[in-house]
Order: sequence, then structure tokens, then C-alpha cells
Amino acid sequence: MKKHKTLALIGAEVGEGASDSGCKLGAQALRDRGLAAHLAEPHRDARWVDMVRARPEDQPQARLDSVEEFSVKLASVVRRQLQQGAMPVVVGGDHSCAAGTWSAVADAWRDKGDIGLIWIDAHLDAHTPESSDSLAPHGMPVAALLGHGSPGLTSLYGWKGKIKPGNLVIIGARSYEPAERALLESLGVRVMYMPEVDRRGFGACFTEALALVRQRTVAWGLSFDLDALDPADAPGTGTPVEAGIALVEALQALRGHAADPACVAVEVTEYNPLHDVDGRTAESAFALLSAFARVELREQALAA
Ligand SMILES: NC(=[NH2+])NCCC[C@H](N)C(=O)O
Ligand SMILES: [Mn+2]
Repeated sequence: MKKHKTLALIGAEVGEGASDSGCKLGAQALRDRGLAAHLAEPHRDARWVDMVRARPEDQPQARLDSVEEFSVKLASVVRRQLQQGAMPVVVGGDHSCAAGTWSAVADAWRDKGDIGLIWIDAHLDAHTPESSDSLAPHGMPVAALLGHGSPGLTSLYGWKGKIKPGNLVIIGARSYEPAERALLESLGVRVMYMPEVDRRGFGACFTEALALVRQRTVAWGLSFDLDALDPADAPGTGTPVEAGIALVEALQALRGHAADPACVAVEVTEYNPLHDVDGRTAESAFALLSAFARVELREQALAA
């Protein structure tokens, strides 16, 4: 059996995007807990390649500046790993890191075609600085990737619209402001809000999302905000929201999909060790990543 793409773990040490910046400690905490060893297997290497840190700032505008500066650094690390044929696994850090991660992926594939993105989250993260009351950059990466918001986040690599609205699917949303929903509706982004997930089951939603993001694209990836999970499975996040996705359902649906040759990167965000309870959220993050990336699970899933 062939060797699968190396998982290149990249720490996104950023908390300046969130009102509660404790998730800045998330990547190091997961690293110390042994995430790389947990993900390595006979047919797949996994190793930490870098820890990218944002400059500490307190005031809203300075925090946005810091996040923008951070995004450039993170993007260059992600892009280098893609060039080397590895699969970047970005470990947050607040969700503003997604602007850097997916800008790098989009730019790397720009000559060949568009990229698709599955975004699993309790929130829509579709604010612009004009629409956001909190001004927190982790509420903005979806809008930025679609080409709306502050130029420092929308225009990495000198172009914007990194993700086309039809190539993005959001699953699990249950806490958002009207302006975010209005922007996504005006663009035609498919959002599977939590009531739909409850009605159809996460598995059916994920399967549909996968088909959508693969349809008109040359590559796709997954951005998983841990606050999408039910707080019972992931208490350690800065902005938990009740009645989320059950971990067991997510594990079942995600299993093996990183072995799809078109799957090129994955990101897990918003782990805040300061709010964790008995390491429960860290274990959820481990389980999600290993279910998604585990090669044997892919083989089992195909055989089933
Ligand atoms: N990635 C996240 N946890 N985002 C939370 C955003 C919360 C809220 N909508 C805001 O913009 O402030
Ligand atoms: Mn988010």
C-alpha cells in the first residue's frame, strides 16, 4: 500500500481574533498532549512543521492589524507545505486563522481551478468590520474568503474571492447576526443550519456538502470550529453555543475523507484549554482529526 501525504501540523497561535484570547494556547496544548503521535500511522507520517504566533494586541483595530499580519505569515507556511506535497493540518487558535489557511490553498491551486470548502461551525463568521458589533476578527473569515471585508484579510496574494459562494457549505450554524445571514443569502451560499442537521442527521448533511464542494472544484478542504460540537463534547471553546453536533455523529461522517486525493488541507480551531473540562475538548479534537485523516478508516469506509 502506498504512503499517503504527510500531515504537516501547523500551530496557529492566534487569539487576537477572539474576545476571549485563551485559544492562543490551544495549538501548543494539543501539541504537548501528543497530537502528532496520535495521527501518525504506518501509511501516513504526521509531524509538527511550525508554530506561527500573532503579535499580542488589546485594542480592536490593533487586533485586526495583528490578525492580518499573522494571516500573511500563516499563509506562507501553509503554501510551502502544499508545494512540498504535504497536507497542512492547521491547529488553532481562533478561527480568524482560516483567512490565511484557505487563501494559501486557493492561491496554490489558482492556475488549475477553484477550491471547495466545508465549514463546520456554530457561527457563520461572515461579518465585515462594518457589520460586526464585537469587531472580533474570528467572526469575519468566511466573508473575507468570499471577498468581503478588510483588504488585509480579503486580498492576500493580491486577489480576492478565494472561495466562490457555490463552492462553500456551512454546517451546524445556530448563533449569528442578521447581517451575516443576509450577506450569505445574497451570495447564495448553502448553509445547513442546526435545525436541518437535527432533522436530517449530520451524516446526510456532510455527504451532501461533500458532493457540493467537489462538484466544480479541483481541490477541497475542511475547516472545523470545535464550537460546532455540542458543549457536552467540547466545553473548551471561547464562544460555546448549546445544542450542537454530537461528536459521535461527526466522527462517523468524517471518517477517512482526508484520503480523497482531492482533499488538500484541514483545520481545527477555537480550542481554548483554559475552559476545557478534564481534557474533553482536546480529546474531541484528537478524535475528529484522526477520524478524518486515518487511512485505514478510509479503506474500511470504502469496503462498507
Ligand atoms: N469563530 C468564532 N467562534 N466566531 C464567533 C463569532 C461570534 C459573533 N458572531 C461575533 O462576530 O462576534
Ligand atoms: Mn468559527
